[in-house]
Amino acid sequence: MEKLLIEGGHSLEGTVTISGAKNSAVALIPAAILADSKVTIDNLPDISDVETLAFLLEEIGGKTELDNDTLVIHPENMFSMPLPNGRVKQLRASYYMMGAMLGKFNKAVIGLPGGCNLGPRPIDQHIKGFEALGAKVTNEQGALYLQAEELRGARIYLDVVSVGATINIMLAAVKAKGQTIIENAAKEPEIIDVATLLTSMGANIKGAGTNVIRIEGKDELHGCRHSIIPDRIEAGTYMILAAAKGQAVKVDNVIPLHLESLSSKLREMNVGVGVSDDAIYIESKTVLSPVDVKTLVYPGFPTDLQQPMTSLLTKAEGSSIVTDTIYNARFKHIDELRRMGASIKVEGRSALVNGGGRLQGAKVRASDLRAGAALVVAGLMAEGVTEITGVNHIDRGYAYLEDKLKGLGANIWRESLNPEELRELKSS
Ligand SMILES: CC(=O)N[C@H]1[C@@H](OP(=O)(O)OP(=O)(O)OC[C@H]2O[C@@H](n3ccc(=O)[nH]c3=O)[C@H](O)[C@@H]2O)O[C@H](CO)[C@@H](O)[C@@H]1O
Ligand SMILES: C=C(OP(=O)(O)O)C(=O)O
Repeated sequence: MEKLLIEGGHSLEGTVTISGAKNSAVALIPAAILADSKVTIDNLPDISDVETLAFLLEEIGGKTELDNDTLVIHPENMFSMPLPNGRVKQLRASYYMMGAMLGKFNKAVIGLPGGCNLGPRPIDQHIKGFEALGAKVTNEQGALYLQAEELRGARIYLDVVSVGATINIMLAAVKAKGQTIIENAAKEPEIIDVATLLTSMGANIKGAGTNVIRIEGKDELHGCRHSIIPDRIEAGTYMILAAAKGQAVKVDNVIPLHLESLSSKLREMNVGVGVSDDAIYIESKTVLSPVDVKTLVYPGFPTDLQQPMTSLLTKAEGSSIVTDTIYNARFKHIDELRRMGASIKVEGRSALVNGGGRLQGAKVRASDLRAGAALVVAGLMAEGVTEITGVNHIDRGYAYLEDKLKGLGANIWRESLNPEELRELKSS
């Protein structure tokens, strides 16, 4: 196991190139199961979630070839093998194996997913969708058993706007008989990306990116080639890092429209934000203004940027309120930020950040992916060295983190944990 070390205080300058979107990649890889011939996915991020999913496809008889940022998937010999536990627990998106395997084989046995621990993350809306399509779903010893004689299109109203349920129902429905309508669907850009891949495979999907998605089932889906959209959360994290410590930073290979909620918040804070077709330019200012932030479904402020944004707000001159309406317990980073000297109080779904103080380097632990990103932001701002454990969480979502940050002038490196640190981590 490793830890990340960051010597704070260095200014960031230059260009950082954003990788393909994690939350697209992790749905596109299972989606390839539905094809009857080779699927090639380009612009894949080099993150552990991608490796885990490629491993799961191999478990069910697929062949995968990963070459730099391109993954070739051969689904011809796949079969419906139970995937009870193990790797499926290492990530959230293993739940997409349910929709994809159900859609292809009419049956699947998959352990309940893992992913960031952000409080309860039920999948009742996924199950509601699978059942509406005709599947029988039972939960036995932590694994879901899904089985259908035949999947039939249905009208499904999501009680909660859910990215995962929207995509999972799309995956199960593209080969079902007849029409499926998903109402109150999520509208995140990654949903459009998945619909684009499925459409290239021959699926008939209308309305992805709006709150009503219509799918006409097709008997066969064929192979295709697809390039993943840029990761708006990785891009947003670098925008926040640049606002914290940047002089002039170009965040390259992005879709600026996907980042409007963050860009406008940063402008409110007095950060300079410029935009071109596929890049965002950040120019930080010495004095940042406090702002209130409320996370919402897309196109609102993304919950996945709430934690790094909270770190940035410790630098603003005054009080900011950060409210997470998607995950009300997504505040595990706050205790760690306090260790670094931040003054933050959590009340219910909100964190009150009293900004303006200086952060100090400390030994801290990333409890989840974006908590890790928040600690990297804080470490770059702090005086002295910050040591971050729980790096496995960060590796789920940030490709070439150290290289990208070093390229901007940060002093960041990795070390193995010593035996005492390993013991401490295991007992905590
Ligand atoms: C792999 C992936 O794409 N992960 C993203 C996805 O997670 P994920 O797909 O898990 O998130 P959802 O959009 O489903 O969750 C949104 C809210 O709905 C609730 N809910 C969800 C499903 C359900 O069946 N029942 C239910 O009550 C959740 O607890 C949460 O409060 O969207 C989240 C919200 O943008 C992001 O933080 C995650 O990065
Ligand atoms: C919560 C996240 O990921 P996951 O849903 O994969 O746990 C995230 O990307 O911030």
